Amino acid sequence: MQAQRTWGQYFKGWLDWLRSLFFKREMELSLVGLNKGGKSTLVQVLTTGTFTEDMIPTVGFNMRKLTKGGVTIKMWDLGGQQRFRSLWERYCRGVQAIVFVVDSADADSVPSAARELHSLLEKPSLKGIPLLVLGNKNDLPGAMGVPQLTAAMNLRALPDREVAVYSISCKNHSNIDRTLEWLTKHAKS
Ligand SMILES: Nc1nc2c(ncn2[C@@H]2O[C@H](COP(=O)(O)OP(=O)(O)OP(=O)(O)O)[C@@H](O)[C@H]2O)c(=O)[nH]1
Ligand SMILES: [Mg+2]
Repeated sequence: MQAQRTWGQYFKGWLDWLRSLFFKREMELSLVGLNKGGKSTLVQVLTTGTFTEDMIPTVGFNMRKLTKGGVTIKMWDLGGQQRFRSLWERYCRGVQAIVFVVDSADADSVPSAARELHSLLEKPSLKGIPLLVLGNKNDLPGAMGVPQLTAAMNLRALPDREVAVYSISCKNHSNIDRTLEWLTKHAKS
């Protein structure tokens, strides 16, 4: 059983490598969500593999690129403070995925996160863009799981678009691989 899995992984790695030689793909995504949710931390974990407690709040936006398995991901990391939220729509237009990061351990902030998400996705310019909601900080006590977050953010009421929800921790690197896998699947072919 163990050996089978190892060979399977080996074969998949080889296929990914072959694919990356012949098919260079790219994608653009935007990270949105309330301030302190962990958007910039996620970008840092994805690009450098390191977690830091003392992150500086994003002013406006930052752009970072990441190449993984032949896919180049251009990430727009937007500021979540109130004064920057009016920028979100502009930076979400034309992307292959919108990633909405929520602090799943801060139940008080979830209703306001849900309001911001729904008001953003109502914009006709963002129609149909796939959405990945990440309930971050699942290392903290009392963090909401996927079913709780789905209900609290009314995610079933988002018609005509693909919606995925993962519970993650940037701190413990929990479900970061799964997140990256979801993202690369949404690259332009
Ligand atoms: N416990 C825990 N803390 C986290 C996690 N991810 C991020 N943080 C902390 O949350 C705080 C805010 O993180 P940021 O990445 O700056 O949040 P942001 O969403 O980019 O905030 P803005 O740029 O202001 O919109 C930092 O102190 C991080 O260390 C996590 O998975 N677990
Ligand atoms: Mg930030």
